[in-house]
Amino acid sequence: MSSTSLVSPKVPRRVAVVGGSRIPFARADGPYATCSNQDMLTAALDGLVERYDLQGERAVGEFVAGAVLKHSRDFNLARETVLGSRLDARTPAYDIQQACGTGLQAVIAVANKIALGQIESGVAGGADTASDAPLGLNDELRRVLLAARRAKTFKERAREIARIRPRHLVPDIPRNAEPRTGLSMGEHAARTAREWGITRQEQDELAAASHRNLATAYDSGFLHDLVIPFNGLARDQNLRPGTSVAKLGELKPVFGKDRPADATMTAGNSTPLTDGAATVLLASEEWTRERGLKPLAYLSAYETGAVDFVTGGPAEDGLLMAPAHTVPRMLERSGLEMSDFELFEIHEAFASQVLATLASWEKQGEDPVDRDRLNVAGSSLATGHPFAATGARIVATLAKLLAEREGAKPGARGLISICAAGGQGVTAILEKA
Ligand SMILES: CC(=O)SCCNC(=O)CCNC(=O)[C@H](O)C(C)(C)COP(=O)(O)OP(=O)(O)OC[C@H]1O[C@@H](n2cnc3c(N)ncnc32)[C@H](O)[C@@H]1OP(=O)(O)O
Repeated sequence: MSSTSLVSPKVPRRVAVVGGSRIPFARADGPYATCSNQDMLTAALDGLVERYDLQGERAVGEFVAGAVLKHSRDFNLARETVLGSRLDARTPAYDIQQACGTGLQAVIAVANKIALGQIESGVAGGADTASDAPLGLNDELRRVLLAARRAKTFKERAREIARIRPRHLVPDIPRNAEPRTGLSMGEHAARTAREWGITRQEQDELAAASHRNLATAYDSGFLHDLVIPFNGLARDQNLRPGTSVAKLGELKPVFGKDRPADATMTAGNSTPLTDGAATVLLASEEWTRERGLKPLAYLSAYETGAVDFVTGGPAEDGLLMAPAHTVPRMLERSGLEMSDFELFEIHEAFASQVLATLASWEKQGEDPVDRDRLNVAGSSLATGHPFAATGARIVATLAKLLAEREGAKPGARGLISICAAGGQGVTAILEKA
């Protein structure tokens, strides 16, 4: 029987990022088309168990994870994943969901408990599959079936069932769209791109850099202990080492086509629909010392925020622009400026959203972000973006980048900025151990 201590330290403890494990990300309807969220998350988690020897009684205090697109069988995906993994079956686990911020929010949930002395170590993660999407029953059919279930007599039940019509067989397919506006993420981003005057050239340059940096990260061996082969893939399937601004420039716009003259967003400068999973191990310093492990970085601040993209707010604060305000607030609270950071990790939902966020920070008086320090091992445009997995991928990548960065002293900082559906942002700061 496991228990959680209620005795908290007077001062929050430092939370170490020990390492990460993820599977290569696959394009939707590709090699992971028949894999469930649980299959992928279990593989990523087992990679961590193997690498950090996490078998045995309560080696890990808690596992927190989530998925944006979940089947009803995954009502507690994290716990089911623990039970199917090599982690001790007595490890408690629960799900959280904050759209594309899920993975980082899972990290924050684990970190808070470690900081307060409630657990010594924990794993955070996330998985998403765009291929194995949970198809729902048509709403009208669901109402008929529920009424039939409530019926007291056979006659009543037969009457309800007789109301079923062929149109009821059309399934409810999850859409990559905002419930409040009905617009896709891409259409929202296209509006923001126009507000900020983001050009096609800038977007394609950012996308090309993401592929170039990810290719280098694989070729140099940087990712060898972060990415474990799965289902025939050893590298992210979306990676195109040979892509270039010229090739990207040939692609046709896919979003914002209502105004063809300034439609700038293509399949190349947008993230693809992706399947994948990622996990990251967090712990107290005492725990890492006892196990002979070396922290890569410490998690020193985190913040969440949201914009009102539905009823108010300036037009330039579009759906994916919450980090434009969340990051400055986190910096102010931490007494830091952009120039205090060695590296920057901005989730690339769309190249245009990254560029609009950078422009907004500058407009608010922040120093420009040095592009040579941005997403230096590639980001979502190249890796792909299985929604809930992205936060854990970024935390593990940035921690390792800081740990191995030549010339960076202990305490060198990395900034994480993730935009999420629903007009939300989740951000964090890591410091080299
Ligand atoms: C908070 C958030 O994160 S919000 C973000 C959430 N995520 C999303 O909204 C996902 C958005 N993405 C999508 O909806 C889809 O991936 C789309 C609409 C952008 C593209 O879908 P598709 O048209 O199926 O893309 P597809 O992979 O077929 O690419 C189209 C073409 O571009 C080409 N292409 C794509 N990327 C590149 C590249 N980097 N370099 C060169 N060519 C490329 C493909 O080869 C393909 O060419 P072809 O038609 O000759 O085969």
